[in-house]
Amino acid sequence: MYKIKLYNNIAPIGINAFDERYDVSEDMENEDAILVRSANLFDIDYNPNLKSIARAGAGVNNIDIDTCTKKGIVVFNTPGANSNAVKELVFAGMLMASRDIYHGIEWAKSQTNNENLAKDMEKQKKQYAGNELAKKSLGVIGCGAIGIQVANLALRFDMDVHGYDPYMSVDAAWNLSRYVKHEKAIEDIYKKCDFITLHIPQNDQTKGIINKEALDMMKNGVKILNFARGGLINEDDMLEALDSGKVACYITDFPTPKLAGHPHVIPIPHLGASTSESEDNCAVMAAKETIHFLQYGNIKNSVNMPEAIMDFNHKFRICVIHKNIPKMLTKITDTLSTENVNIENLLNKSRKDIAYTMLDLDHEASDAIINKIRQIDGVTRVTTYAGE
Ligand SMILES: NC(=O)C1=CN([C@@H]2O[C@H](COP(=O)(O)OP(=O)(O)OC[C@H]3O[C@@H](n4cnc5c(N)ncnc54)[C@H](O)[C@@H]3O)[C@@H](O)[C@H]2O)C=CC1
Ligand SMILES: O=C(O)CCC(=O)C(=O)O
Repeated sequence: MYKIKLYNNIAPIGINAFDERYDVSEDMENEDAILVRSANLFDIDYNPNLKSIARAGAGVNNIDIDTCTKKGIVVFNTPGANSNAVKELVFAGMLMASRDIYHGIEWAKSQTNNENLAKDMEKQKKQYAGNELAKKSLGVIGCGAIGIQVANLALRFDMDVHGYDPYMSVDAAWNLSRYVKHEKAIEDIYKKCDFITLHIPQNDQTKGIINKEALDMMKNGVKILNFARGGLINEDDMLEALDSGKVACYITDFPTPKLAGHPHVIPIPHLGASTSESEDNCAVMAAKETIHFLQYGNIKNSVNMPEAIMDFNHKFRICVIHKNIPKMLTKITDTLSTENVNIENLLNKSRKDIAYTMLDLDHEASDAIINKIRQIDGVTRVTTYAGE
């Protein structure tokens, strides 16, 4: 029986993907795998049996990736599974930033006892007049699953769209409209755009990227949307820019006590991915990644291990996570050859310092030989799988 521990609400359709071979619960101990959304996993005790963590979502800054990699724990996320939900909310945010719908609604809701509402609102509405999105410039920082969708849709709103992403994959580039202007320097986004929207991960390189230096380069009255992560913004610098009017509006899915109450902040309580469609997509993808890994050792959509997928139609499989250094394959296969085991299929993939080797055998290898592989210098983890 595989044991799955849940953190956060994982959509039932994902949990139902686990069949009778799985025990799934929030109180699980000695779990083989974790399914999580935004819960902070930095302080968990890693039980030695833990093999994978699947983030039902995109951002993995709630998971200690370095520790997982050192321990041979495969971390997955669900690329693109919630991008449509975020894109739609970004446009809600952009519309709220350009038309003062937010304060207009607040006023209208306070008028329940006003018999003259029809007349009064015609006087009041000038307070909430705004601008159209058409012809305004939008800078998209990070053209991945979400950024691409935001950029492409903005063109349909007749916006002048600029994209910045020095690490964009070729696959992603195919999906981005050729009418999006390619900016090679982030400073050009800062200088040229009326709206700037962030769609990058939070990591050591991007933490506090929107700071005083960046804000000073921006147009007066710029509107900034942050549906990526709170830590991308230097809070004090943003507060100063909001007070001075440099930033006319900050729309954030990650409000903090310091910024939430500011009159020019539209705070949203991390609702970007909170649609039933996106929760279902993420849960199903996370569950499938976990199942394919626990049952067959296949790795797809990992953020710390190479992609490695091999059909499993032999008697026995050994998967080895090891350092990406010379002679590892020789040492593993030499060890197996001492028992006269035939390797029917082999896949070796690497990602930075880590490598993953899958070996399909014509018969089961003994515990003694598996333990010998475990003892090879540079081997982090060895997992065995019996053919079905
Ligand atoms: N508000 C919410 O509920 C949600 C928030 N997110 C956040 O949005 C982020 C982006 O999500 P996706 O688009 O799905 O991820 P993604 O991985 O598809 O795209 C991220 C893009 O950012 C680019 N990038 C990385 N560092 C960069 C840098 N320094 N400058 C410019 N570009 C850079 C990458 O090359 C990649 O194309 C996630 O990491 C997560 O933090 C994601 C989903 C839901
Ligand atoms: O699970 C959620 O609601 C949060 C989604 C998110 O922030 C992400 O996918 O990065």
